[in-house]
Amino acid sequence: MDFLEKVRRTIDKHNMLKKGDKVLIGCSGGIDSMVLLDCIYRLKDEYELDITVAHLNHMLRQEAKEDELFVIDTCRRYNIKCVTRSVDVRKLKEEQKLSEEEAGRLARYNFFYELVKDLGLNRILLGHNKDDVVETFFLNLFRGSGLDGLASIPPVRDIVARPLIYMSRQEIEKYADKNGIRYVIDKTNFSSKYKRNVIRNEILPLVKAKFGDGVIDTIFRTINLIRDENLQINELVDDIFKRCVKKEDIYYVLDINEASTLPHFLQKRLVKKVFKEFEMQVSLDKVEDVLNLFSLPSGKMKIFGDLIVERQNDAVVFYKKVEKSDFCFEIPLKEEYDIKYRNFEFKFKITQSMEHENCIYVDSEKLFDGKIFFRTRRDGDFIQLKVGKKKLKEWFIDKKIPKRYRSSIPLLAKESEVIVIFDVYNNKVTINQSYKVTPQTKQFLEIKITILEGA
Ligand SMILES: Nc1ncnc2c1ncn2[C@@H]1O[C@H](COP(=O)(O)OP(=O)(O)OP(=O)(O)O)[C@@H](O)[C@H]1O
Repeated sequence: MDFLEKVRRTIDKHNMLKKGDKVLIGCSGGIDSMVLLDCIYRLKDEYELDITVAHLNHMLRQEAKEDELFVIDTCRRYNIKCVTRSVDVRKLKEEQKLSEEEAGRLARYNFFYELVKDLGLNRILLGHNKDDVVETFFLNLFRGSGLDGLASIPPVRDIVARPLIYMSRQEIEKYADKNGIRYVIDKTNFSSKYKRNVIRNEILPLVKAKFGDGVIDTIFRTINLIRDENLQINELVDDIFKRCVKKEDIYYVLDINEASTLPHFLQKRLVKKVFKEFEMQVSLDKVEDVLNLFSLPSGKMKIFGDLIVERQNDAVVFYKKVEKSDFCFEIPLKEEYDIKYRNFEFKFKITQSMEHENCIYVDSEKLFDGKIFFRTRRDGDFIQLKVGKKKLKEWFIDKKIPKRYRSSIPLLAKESEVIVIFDVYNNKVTINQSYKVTPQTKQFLEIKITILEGA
C-alpha cells in the first residue's frame, strides 16, 4: 500500500478529518512535519480542507530563524497560509520551572490553541510517527509511570490528530526522498543531552540489533493494547467519578461509602482524577496518603501549593485555599453602603418604610448604639432566636451546614451578637429575634441582595 493511502486510512480509521475541516498543521520544518504538510496538501481537495500552517520559533538554537524562514518559504510554494511566533522558551522554562522540552511543548500547544480560537479552526495536525510513540513509551517507562504514560502518544486527543502515527521514521524518509520533500535537520536530535535522543540513537538501535527490526512493531502493538485498555479504564473512572464525586462551590466532595467498595486501583484513579480537576498531577505516594484518609476518622493534609485534602464525616473533601475567607467591614449606617462578596452584592440603606418586596428589613433602632459589622464568624458569636439565645456554632450544627462552609457565611453583627445570618449555603436568611420588624418599628435597615451574573 502506498504511503498516502496508508495516511488516508489512518485519517479515516480515527475520524481525524471530515469534509470542510479548517486545519492547523504544526510544522517545525523537520522531516515529519514537512511530509505531513505534503500529504495533507495532496488530500486537501478530497477533504475540502482549509489549511493553516503554524510554526513556533523556540529561540533556542542558532538556526531557529532559518527554520522559521524555511517554513514560511515552503508554505509560500504550496500557497498555504502560515503563521509564526517566537517565544523565549528558555525564559519560560525558568519561570515555570519546567524542563526545556516541557516548556517548548507548553509554548507550542498554547500557540496552537490560541490560533484555533482566533482563526476559527477545528483541527490541529501534528507529525508524530510510530518511532516517536515507541520512544515516548520508553521515556515514560524509565521515568516511572502508570498506564497513562505507557499508553504513550494517542492518534487523537481532543482536537489534536496525528495522521503519521502508524508510519515509521524509515517510511517517512523514503517518502521524503521519493517526492523531493525539503526539510531542515535538527542537530539537537543527535545530542545525548536529551534523554529522548539516548533512547532514539543508542537504546533502540541496540534493541533492534538484538531482537530484530520487527521488535519496534511488536512494542508498538503492545503500546496500542495498553492504550485501548487504559482508555476503557478511564471511561469507567469517568462514570465512577460522576457517581462518587460532587462539586460544591470550590470543593470536590468524594463519597467514601461509594468509593470504598471499589478495587484499590480504581480508587487510585479516582483520586488522581480529582487532582486533575485542579490541574495537578500528583505522585503515587500522595495518592496513597489520600486513600489512607478513607480509613481514618479525621485528618487533613496539604498536598502542595494551597491544595488541601480533608476527611470530613463520610467524605474526603478536596479544596484550594484561595484567599482567607475571613473578612470584616464596618457598615456606616449614615450612608448607603454596597459590598460585593463572592457572587453576591449586598446593599445596605436606612429607610423609613419597607418599600421593596425583595429586600430584607431589620428594625434599625438598636443598631445605632454600637458599631455594626458585615463579617464572617468569630468565637463566641451568638444569635437571639424565638426559642432563646443560641451559640452560632450550635446553629450551624442544627442547620447541617458543613464545617467547610461555616467560615464563609456572611453575617451582620454587633459585637458578638449576630443580627442577620446570610446562609448562602441554603439560600436562606435568619434574623435575630430582637431585631425583627414589628408594627412599632419606625426606621429600618434595608438589605438588598443581588446575585451577580456570571460571577
Ligand atoms: N517549532 C514547532 N512549530 C510548530 N510545530 C511543531 C514545532 N515543533 C514540533 N512541532 C509539531 O509537533 C510534532 C512533534 O514534535 P517533535 O518535537 O516530537 O517532533 P520533531 O522531531 O520536531 O518533528 P519534525 O520531524 O516534524 O521536526 C511535529 O511533527 C510538528 O508537527
